[in-house]
Amino acid sequence: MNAFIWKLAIPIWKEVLLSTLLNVAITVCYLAQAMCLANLVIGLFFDTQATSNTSWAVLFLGATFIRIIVMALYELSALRTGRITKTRLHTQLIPKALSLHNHATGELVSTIVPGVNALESYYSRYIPAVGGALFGTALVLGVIVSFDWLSALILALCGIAIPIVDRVWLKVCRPEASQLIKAMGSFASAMLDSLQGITTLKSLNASDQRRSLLAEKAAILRQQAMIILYGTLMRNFATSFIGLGAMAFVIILGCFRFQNGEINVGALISLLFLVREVFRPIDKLDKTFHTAWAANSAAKPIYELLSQSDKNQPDNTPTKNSAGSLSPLHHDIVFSDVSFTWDQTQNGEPVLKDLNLSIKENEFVAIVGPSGAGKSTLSSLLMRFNTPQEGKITIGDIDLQSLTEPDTRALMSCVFQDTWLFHGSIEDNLRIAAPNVSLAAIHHAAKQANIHEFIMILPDGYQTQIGERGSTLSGGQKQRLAFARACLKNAPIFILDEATASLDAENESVIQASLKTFAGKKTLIVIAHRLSTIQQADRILVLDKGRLVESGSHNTLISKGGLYSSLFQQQSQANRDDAQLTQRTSQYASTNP
Ligand SMILES: Nc1ncnc2c1ncn2[C@@H]1O[C@H](COP(=O)(O)OP(=O)(O)OP(=O)(O)O)[C@@H](O)[C@H]1O
Repeated sequence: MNAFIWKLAIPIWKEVLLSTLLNVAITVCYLAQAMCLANLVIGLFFDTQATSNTSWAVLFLGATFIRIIVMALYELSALRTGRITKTRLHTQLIPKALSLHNHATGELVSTIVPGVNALESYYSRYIPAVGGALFGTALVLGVIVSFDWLSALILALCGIAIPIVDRVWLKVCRPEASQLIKAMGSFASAMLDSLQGITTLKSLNASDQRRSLLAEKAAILRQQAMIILYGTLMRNFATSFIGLGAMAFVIILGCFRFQNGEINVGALISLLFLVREVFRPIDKLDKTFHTAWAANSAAKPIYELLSQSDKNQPDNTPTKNSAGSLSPLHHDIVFSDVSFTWDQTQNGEPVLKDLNLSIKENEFVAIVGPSGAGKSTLSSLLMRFNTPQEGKITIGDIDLQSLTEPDTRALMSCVFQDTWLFHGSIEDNLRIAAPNVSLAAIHHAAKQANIHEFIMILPDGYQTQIGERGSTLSGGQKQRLAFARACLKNAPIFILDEATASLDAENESVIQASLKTFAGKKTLIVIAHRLSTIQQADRILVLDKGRLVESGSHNTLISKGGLYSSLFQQQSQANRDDAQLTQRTSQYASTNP
């Protein structure tokens, strides 16, 4: 058992202990039944006192009745232990998983779902079975010792041999089981990735290529599964051989010893009835054994998942005021000497380097720069999806590390280029941002995003189901819904990261007009490639290779003739080329009808 399994068991020790005691009690009932039957048979054949036989028969029935009740109580207790375990683990794991941004979804799902199930069975079934096997078997052996020490000794040795076989099996198979879980995760992740990207695969004619990759991963999974299956079969064979062999041997030996007068008929009959009870708890342990290795194998990735998110995420303990929640008095944003490196990328090169910048409350700031300059990384640090390794970010003079993640995000409304819409109605998707707002507020936000009229002509209006990931909507419609959702959140800081990239000119100008209504009321941070869209910003911050290289209004930066100016010239030239091309195409179309 590894340390992580113990650590997780601490809060549920009472439930596990109760299940274990009830499991031992079941063995005690079986033992009582066997002893009553043995005495009844001895009485029937060798004792003439009918009253004593009736007493054994009544005791047998009583033990049976109690066993039925204890078994039901054990089931209830095991189910309760399992439910509590599952709830606790899900409560810890799901928020952690939701806070991760660099993990393959399939891998997360395949770590959490079977991992939690394995741990649930471990605490609710395996540990009680271990207790039952240790104490229950010892009890039965203790009774057998009282009339036949030799049989008890042989049975004890064989009983000990079974867990030894299990240990050996675990030692051999545990690394293989970890490989199996890894192979499952890798296959599930590739499968989910392929299903989610099926349109892209088809459009690139890359389905065959992907199929080969999936087949390769499935083959590795099959190979790992077969290794485990083979190992498990060998183990089952060895344990059955020891258990059944020991019972047969002790009974045959007992018969011969009775024949030779070494034991009496009472001992032989008792042995016949009790020998099975030695192995019953061990059999039960055997049946739950697979959960032991599954839990042992699952504990490591779950532990890594928990500790990885702890490592990447900031300490969530805020310094709270007397009201219990920390809230900045103003919303000036300051980056001081911020450096950030993404794991395993850029060969350890920081994406942001000693970045210093400040954004005043209610200022409209645009962040521009060449691709890969670190613009989106900057917004991800502000949103606390990631934490800078050096330097600090403050809002209203409060270090973001002192705020809880929900408190930080309550300050911001964000629209990203990639919009995620959930399966459900349009209204459901909008209400995610603000569950309790009125319908009028929802309509107002949709109007700000220029999507209200489109929604109203749909047959079910705001109740229209939009399919998985908004599959029934166009890219621009999804983007406008995302904008409406962000408006609805009504946070003091509004971040748009390439949010208007998939909008046509008309929709973009409506969104620009909406943004203008925020002027002086909200802090606006707009990350954009299309420089024509951010010219009205109060200030443009130009990033290059993770550093702030220029800052100023559009006109100031153009007259400066630096990086912004050359980016702007390049885009203006590209726009002119596009316009000429469009003009020539329409001329050609009109002369060649
Ligand atoms: N989640 C991530 N994991 C690892 N590396 C990342 C991640 N996101 C970005 N990077 C890397 O960080 C660098 C900066 O990326 P970022 O997205 O911040 O740039 P950007 O200026 O927004 O670029 P673009 O204008 O093309 O969107 C890039 O080299 C990119 O490869």
